[in-house]
Amino acid sequence: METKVGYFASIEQYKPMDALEQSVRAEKVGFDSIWVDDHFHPWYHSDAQSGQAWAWMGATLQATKKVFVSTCITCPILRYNPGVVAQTFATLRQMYPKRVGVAVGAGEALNEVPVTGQWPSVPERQEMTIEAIEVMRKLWESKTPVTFKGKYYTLEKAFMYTKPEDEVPLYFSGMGPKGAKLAGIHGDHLMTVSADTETLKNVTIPKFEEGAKEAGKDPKKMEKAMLIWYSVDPDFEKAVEGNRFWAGCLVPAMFKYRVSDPPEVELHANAVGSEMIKKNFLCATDAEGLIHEIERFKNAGITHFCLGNSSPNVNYGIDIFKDVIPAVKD
Ligand SMILES: C[C@H](OP(=O)(O)OC[C@@H](O)[C@@H](O)[C@@H](O)CN1c2cc(O)ccc2Cc2c1[nH]c(=O)[nH]c2=O)C(=O)N[C@@H](CCC(=O)N[C@@H](CCC(=O)O)C(=O)O)C(=O)O
Ligand SMILES: CCCCCC(=O)CC
Repeated sequence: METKVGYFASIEQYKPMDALEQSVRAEKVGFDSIWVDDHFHPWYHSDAQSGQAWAWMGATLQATKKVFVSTCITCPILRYNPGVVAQTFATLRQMYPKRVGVAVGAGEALNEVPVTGQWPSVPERQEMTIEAIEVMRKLWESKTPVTFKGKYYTLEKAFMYTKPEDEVPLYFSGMGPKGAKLAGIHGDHLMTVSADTETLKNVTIPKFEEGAKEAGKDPKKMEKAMLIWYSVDPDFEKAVEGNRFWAGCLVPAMFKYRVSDPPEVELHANAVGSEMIKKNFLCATDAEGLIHEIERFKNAGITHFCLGNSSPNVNYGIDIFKDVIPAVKD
């Protein structure tokens, strides 16, 4: 499968219009895709943003010419109703044929707790995600009104009038082994996030492939996409610190407990050692360094990179990919 290089334009790290301008620049440099975080609260507090992803996607699809655009990722189970998620992405894909995707996953307390007060266990949220996908696909596929009574969601003679020519490709996020297997069973493609290469090679991707095979799909035809942050600067330590905004994601407690307060996440993020940042994110001083880092993850089985730019000089962090993209494409 060909390697794809995508740009993750964060609207919690940057103002929405700045992220849009980065995306226009990234398309000109040759990135294959644009990915956007779908958040209510951000992963950091100081100087953070939290734009609404779907509103941003509409503007970015219009401002770019041909690049594929998807969320990375949308949680379709609590603050969003899955029927409305299905409608949003069907509308965007009808307006911009072949250019729109959606990635889904079981959510984060940061986004669901502040506006719903709810935070079910991981297994329950995974079960809800699977049922949400069932609802979305019924609405996308059905030629007649749908009535459905599930454990979590109900459809009552619901019909989607605005449909794209073909179905919206659905990336399913799996971070743990069970999540990865569910991604293989229920997703069109895998989405995962910064992990060490051993875990990707020995757990995440095999579990995803196992799930896909069980569901009668050919995993070779399915993308293995991963969100990973990078920071490039001639001063290596400056590059490492550039990734600090996302260090809260490296603290497992952020996923296990009901943490929804960005100042609290920031405290944890600031306590993460620079060695952890170097190990889990891409830190480089030049194009060669980035190529080396991307190759490491290609060898672990990643086929589609969603690269979050945390470089101190953001435009330099985009333009350097003129040299990186041709080198990492097969
Ligand atoms: C927590 C793990 O669950 P999993 O289903 O594998 O992954 C969850 C993630 O997909 C979501 O949190 C996702 O919403 C996060 N996310 C995101 C993910 C991604 O891959 C790329 C980009 C993004 C950006 C983004 C996200 N979310 C948003 O809302 N918005 C965004 O923009 C996990 O570890 N699962 C394990 C099982 C864990 C478990 O059940 N633990 C139990 C205890 C188990 C025991 O005692 O043995 C517990 O914690 O209670 C697994 O194997 O699946
Ligand atoms: C371990 C990181 C999970 C995803 C974090 C996130 O929401 C990034 C936008």
